[in-house]
Amino acid sequence: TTIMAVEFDGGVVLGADSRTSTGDYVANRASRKVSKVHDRIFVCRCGSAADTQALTGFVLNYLGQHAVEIGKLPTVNTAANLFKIMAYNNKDNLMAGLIVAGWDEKEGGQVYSIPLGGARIRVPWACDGSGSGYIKGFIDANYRPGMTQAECLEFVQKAISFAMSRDGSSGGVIRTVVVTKDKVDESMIVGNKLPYG
Ligand SMILES: C#CCCCC(=O)N[C@@H](Cc1ccccc1)C(=O)N[C@@H](CC(C)C)B(O)O
Repeated sequence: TTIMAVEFDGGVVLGADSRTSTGDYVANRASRKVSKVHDRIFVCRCGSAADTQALTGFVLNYLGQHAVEIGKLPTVNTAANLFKIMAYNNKDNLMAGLIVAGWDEKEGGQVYSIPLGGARIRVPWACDGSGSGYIKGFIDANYRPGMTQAECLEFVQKAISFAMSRDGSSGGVIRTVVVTKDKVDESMIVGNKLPYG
């Protein structure tokens, strides 16, 4: 897997490849690794498909209840904290790398990284998964603070495309989600049709 998310002024871009593998066999070439946990909050998943699906289900249901109780949109911080609590408290029994990202009235666009051990850290961008190692240099060379929504989308698609070319556990299509106050835009592009390597 290759997953990534970037914050911009007013929202976030989340992205992922679509390969689920079991050794050398591709169990699913069209997986959905960017999952919705609330209207404007999403999570990128890597590691065990089962573990990350279970964690996502818990947070989806908890946030649904929480939203009713508080009568407004939950914050991205709350969603990230819920994932962290479960990932950290069960760290010996899980293999789950998560990137929680979205928009809320309080802080606008936010990205939180929750790597394997269950730590939680707010970052301007994050990447994770087996393919992420191949693109850290590309990201360091190309990331700039203050990029526009369109620049962030192209940046994420290009980075994931390069990882898909090099990492055998990444492939399929590039799925992205752009989240702002006013909209959630999902996209899908075929990974090997880009002119990037
Ligand atoms: C089908 C089936 C059985 C396992 C599927 C399964 O979890 N594959 C894992 C790799 C893995 C992990 C831990 C144990 C075994 C196999 C996988 O493809 N993870 C991708 C992300 C998830 C969310 C789809 B990515 O990190 O590569």
